[in-house]
Amino acid sequence: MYTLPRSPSHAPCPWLYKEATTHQPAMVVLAKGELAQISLPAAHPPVADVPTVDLSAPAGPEREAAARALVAACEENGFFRVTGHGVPAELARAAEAEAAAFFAWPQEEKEEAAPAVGYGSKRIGVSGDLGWIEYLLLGVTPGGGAVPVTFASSSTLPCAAAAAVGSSTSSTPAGPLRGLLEEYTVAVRRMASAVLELMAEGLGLSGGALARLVTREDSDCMLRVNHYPPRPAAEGGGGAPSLTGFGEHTDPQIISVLRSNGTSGLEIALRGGEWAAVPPDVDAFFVNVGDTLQVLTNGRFRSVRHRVVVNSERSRVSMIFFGGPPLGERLAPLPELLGDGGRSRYREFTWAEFKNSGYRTRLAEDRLSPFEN
Ligand SMILES: O=C(O)CCC(=O)C(=O)O
Ligand SMILES: [Fe+2]
Repeated sequence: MYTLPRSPSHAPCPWLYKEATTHQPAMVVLAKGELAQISLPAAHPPVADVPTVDLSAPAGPEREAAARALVAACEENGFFRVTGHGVPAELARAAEAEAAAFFAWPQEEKEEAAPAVGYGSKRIGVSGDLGWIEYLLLGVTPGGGAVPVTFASSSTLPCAAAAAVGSSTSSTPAGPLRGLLEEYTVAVRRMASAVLELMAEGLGLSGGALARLVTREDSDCMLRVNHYPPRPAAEGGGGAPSLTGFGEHTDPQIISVLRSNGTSGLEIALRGGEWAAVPPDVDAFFVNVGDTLQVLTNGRFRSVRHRVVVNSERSRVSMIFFGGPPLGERLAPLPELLGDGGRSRYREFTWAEFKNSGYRTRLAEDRLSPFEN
């Protein structure tokens, strides 16, 4: 266990044990053409009506109702809010504050630290997707630790790189941020497992196989911390444009568990394709159904398309845990969920195969279609 720093903003800089000496505004450096590429027409999507699932509902009718609400939410939009989650608020806040302190480093120092911390900015994946974003990307090791995922070894979408899983943490100096993110990851992984247990109950699946997919020693999980700086002022006055923070996509894993500070920006695509804004909630977590869960449920659950639009004068910091299965895990619709006709909509594949297949795709592409029967 790691102790929380008394004052995160005055703790030594994470990993590298040095204090940032100069203070520049945190920024994402984009060329003019790149800025034009990520500009979005002003839009004000309606606010999403996000269902809430109380993970602490007591066994009996209340828990059964929570399981039903969870399944209904996964079928409808593939997205819900979790309360009663058991992750200590002070741990989440301290991890977030420590990450924000790192993002406030001068740009050159962050670039220098990039290989040690899994830092990247503006480029998401290897296929040219850009965003008004900087991030830390950490693979979760079998021992529960977190190791940086370098850009070159990460896949197009946030998947833990194979190289990160099981690799040693000894080459990267430890520090307060690293320790806090590890502790946070342990707590959120536990919650992801509890969500999957409740889901299995709602689906009438026996045993803990679904939850075990993300809790095994060799499960391919990861943590991503995203920072979206405030949108830049418009040149020459006038209204500032909205920018793409994280372009539209679905998450490839089983589930993603997201927490963010109080800044808006996350949008989900509803069943009919229209975008809806997710109101921020610092006390709750949001769960996305990922592509793999859509496959396991034979398309009954919907892998939710989502994006982040930057149109605020405030920074957004979000921390997302991605629960993925072991690399060699064979994935196919669960026999219990094949439905009346018994027809499987997807052919069997391994998680490693799926990741490799998605590696060079653009963020917005449908990565499941090559696996449809
Ligand atoms: O930063 C966010 O709020 C969401 C980002 C996201 O969808 C992702 O990292 O997969
Ligand atoms: Fe995502």
